[in-house]
Amino acid sequence: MSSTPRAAAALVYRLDGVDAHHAGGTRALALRGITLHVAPGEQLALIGPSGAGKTTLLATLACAHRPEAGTFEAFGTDPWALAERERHRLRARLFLAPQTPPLPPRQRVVTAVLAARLPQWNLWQALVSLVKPRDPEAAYRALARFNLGEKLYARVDRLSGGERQRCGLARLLLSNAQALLVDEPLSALDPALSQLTLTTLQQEASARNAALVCSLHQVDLALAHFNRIVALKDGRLVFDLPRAQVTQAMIDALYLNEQPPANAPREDDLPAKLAVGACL
Ligand SMILES: Nc1ncnc2c1ncn2[C@@H]1O[C@H](COP(=O)(O)OP(=O)(O)OP(=O)(O)O)[C@@H](O)[C@H]1O
Repeated sequence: MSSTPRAAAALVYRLDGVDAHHAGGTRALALRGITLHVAPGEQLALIGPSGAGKTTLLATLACAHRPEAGTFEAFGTDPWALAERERHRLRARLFLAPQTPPLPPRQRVVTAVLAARLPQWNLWQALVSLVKPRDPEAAYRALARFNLGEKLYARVDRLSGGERQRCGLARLLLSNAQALLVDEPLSALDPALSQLTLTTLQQEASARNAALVCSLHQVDLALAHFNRIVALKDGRLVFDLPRAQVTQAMIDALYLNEQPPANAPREDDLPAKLAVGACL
């Protein structure tokens, strides 16, 4: 049940039978036989239980590590056949927004967001921007789209988890990337911000005709926002279908065995000391 084959030259990604390890480098494969074709402007949600391989797939798409087997092409090229310098150039066309963005804690938000422009600047411009941000208005506009404009000059280590996450996504808006790879962008957000965040990401991807691949634990939001749903489990692609063809039975099967067992203690059965998180 793989995606419909599309003309190779037009694809942002072509994966055929890709095996890959997790970036952490264990010997076990985290992805097995993944076939996935993504065209410019396509928006797809990656769903699947914890440990399914969603993060590994996003890292593979970001060319963060080399697949073990299969065919992998980004923008019609095998990145791993390129010289390091060319691969670096190719990576500037991709943007990976990890679940926890690696933002320097003592930096101001404006500087952290503008860092997305580094690939577009020469060394001198980059150094000057560290002292005097080059285009704070652009950083403000990007933050404002995630309802975070007032944090422009806050320090990164004073942001809440959800604010840090949106700060990382504001960087994405300042990149020139044609492939937007977003890992669980809603994990620290309330429902209203979750809607705003998904809508903003999708509007941005549409505006630049970029591919958007977004992993989500919120299946209801994935189905509400995305036309194409790609499901992973145990490192394998379970289905890759238009939303209209995804049934509740498929979702239930995907998350089968992910529910607590029927005989698991109920919360009100637990001793009080466990309920307050005390160590035994
Ligand atoms: N740091 C790590 N080093 C080695 N293996 C890891 C590491 N983190 C996760 N793995 C393993 O790699 C496999 C895929 O994990 P991955 O993080 O890609 O899944 P995921 O679907 O993104 O999970 P989650 O929804 O919990 O974030 C799992 O078997 C997991 O145990």
